[in-house]
Amino acid sequence: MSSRTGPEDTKKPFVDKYFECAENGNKEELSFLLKSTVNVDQRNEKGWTALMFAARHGQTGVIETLLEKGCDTNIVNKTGQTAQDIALFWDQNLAAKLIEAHMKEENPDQQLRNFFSLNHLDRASEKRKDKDWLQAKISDETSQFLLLSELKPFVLPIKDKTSKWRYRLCWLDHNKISSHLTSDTVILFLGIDHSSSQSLFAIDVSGKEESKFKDLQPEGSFMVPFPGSLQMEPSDAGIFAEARSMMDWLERYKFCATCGSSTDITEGGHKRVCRNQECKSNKGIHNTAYPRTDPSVIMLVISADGKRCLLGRKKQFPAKMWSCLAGFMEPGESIEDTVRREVEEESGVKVGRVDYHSSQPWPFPASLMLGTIAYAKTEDIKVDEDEMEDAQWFRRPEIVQMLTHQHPQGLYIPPEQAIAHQIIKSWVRNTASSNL
Ligand SMILES: NC(=O)C1=CN([C@@H]2O[C@H](COP(=O)(O)OP(=O)(O)OC[C@H]3O[C@@H](n4cnc5c(N)ncnc54)[C@H](O)[C@@H]3O)[C@@H](O)[C@H]2O)C=CC1
Ligand SMILES: [Mg+2]
Ligand SMILES: [Mg+2]
Ligand SMILES: [Mg+2]
Ligand SMILES: [Zn+2]
Repeated sequence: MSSRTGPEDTKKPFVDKYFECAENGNKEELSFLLKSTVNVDQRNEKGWTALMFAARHGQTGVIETLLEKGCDTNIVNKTGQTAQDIALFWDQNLAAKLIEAHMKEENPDQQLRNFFSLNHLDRASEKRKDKDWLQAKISDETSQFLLLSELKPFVLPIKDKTSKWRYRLCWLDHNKISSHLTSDTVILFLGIDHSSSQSLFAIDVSGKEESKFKDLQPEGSFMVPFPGSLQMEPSDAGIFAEARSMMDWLERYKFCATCGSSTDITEGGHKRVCRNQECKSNKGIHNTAYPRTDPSVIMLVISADGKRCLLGRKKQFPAKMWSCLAGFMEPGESIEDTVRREVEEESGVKVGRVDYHSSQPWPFPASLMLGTIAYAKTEDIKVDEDEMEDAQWFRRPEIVQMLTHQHPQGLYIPPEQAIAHQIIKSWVRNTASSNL
């Protein structure tokens, strides 16, 4: 009955057509479908995207169009292959080269760039000590300001229905915000955007009526950062991470950790100085005057036979979500030893070799996640019931189901914005041809 037809059903013929166009090289119709109905990274039941179909059939024109539309070249299908893997497998060398060139252009260092780690600003730390320069930039008409109220960033909605992101940061110029600046407003210098030659700042407007700021930008709103920031345009996520972690520190460390006196903000918000001239923190360099970061490890533990990986559920996780084990580093501890200690504490499994994967700032409030792959020496699991609800070994095919939201019991792993997802995806990719 037509009344039972949901939006997904009505979309299906368009999606089928979209994949057909990718396969046959029908660029015009594909572009039309992208404008009107389908999402560029739409997948079929096998996890294939249009880019994969185009790669399989060497449709270079379509590949160019999809790349221009911002398709994600990192997506893996249910057998763990990317579009580039598919192109190489089917000897579509021109297609593979095109995709590779695009990936290099997007990321010249060929390094995995996790969500919250994409920050293109030049932090220009040498300018922070130059009070005159900072003052001139604060009143410069080209400078741009991000408002934060109780650590919530002022954002604009993304209206493009085909975008998978929902928010972007709302930047306001000096004229708009000058009436909100008082002598005690916390102003943080974020850095310089060399593409526009603008200096970027964040200002704290906590305690002011949030609705007042609608006058500055009627479509703007203060976004609750978690999970909202995971839906933020990725190129804004790193700037948000810097702004939120820094504002959080500025707000929490008003008093000197050494003597308890009040502190003053200096260096564009990147240092707090104790007002007590006699304080030890004013003699020599003291880390209490500088912003804090809490390093944490996060690890995918692989079984000794290489066929399974260890995932856990913290008590606070949403039902059915499983993730990598993680834990805070302790002072004087190496990354490798933190991984070994946390895995043993949380699961009872003993770990040998530890390889670094990638890192991710996690601005809640100021963690730095150090992602690793760890190799188990033992198998028996004994869960730390204080922290964890459960920990289990999973075979690769089940992990692929969890990665692609096809698990029969609905189990899943964190979304692509989380480093846990990227580490798990790397393992799936790197074992794609090993028949596990
Ligand atoms: N467990 C996971 O799957 C994931 C964890 N994370 C993040 O990893 C970080 C560490 O993971 P957890 O498993 O929570 O650590 P954890 O395994 O070390 O246990 C958390 C406990 O460590 C203690 N702790 C020690 N240093 C701390 C500090 N600087 N800040 C807060 N608590 C501290 C507290 O008692 C806290 O309850 C957190 O920021 C978390 O948000 C991020 C993604 C996934
Ligand atoms: Mg933990
Ligand atoms: Mg722990
Ligand atoms: Mg711990
Ligand atoms: Zn002090």
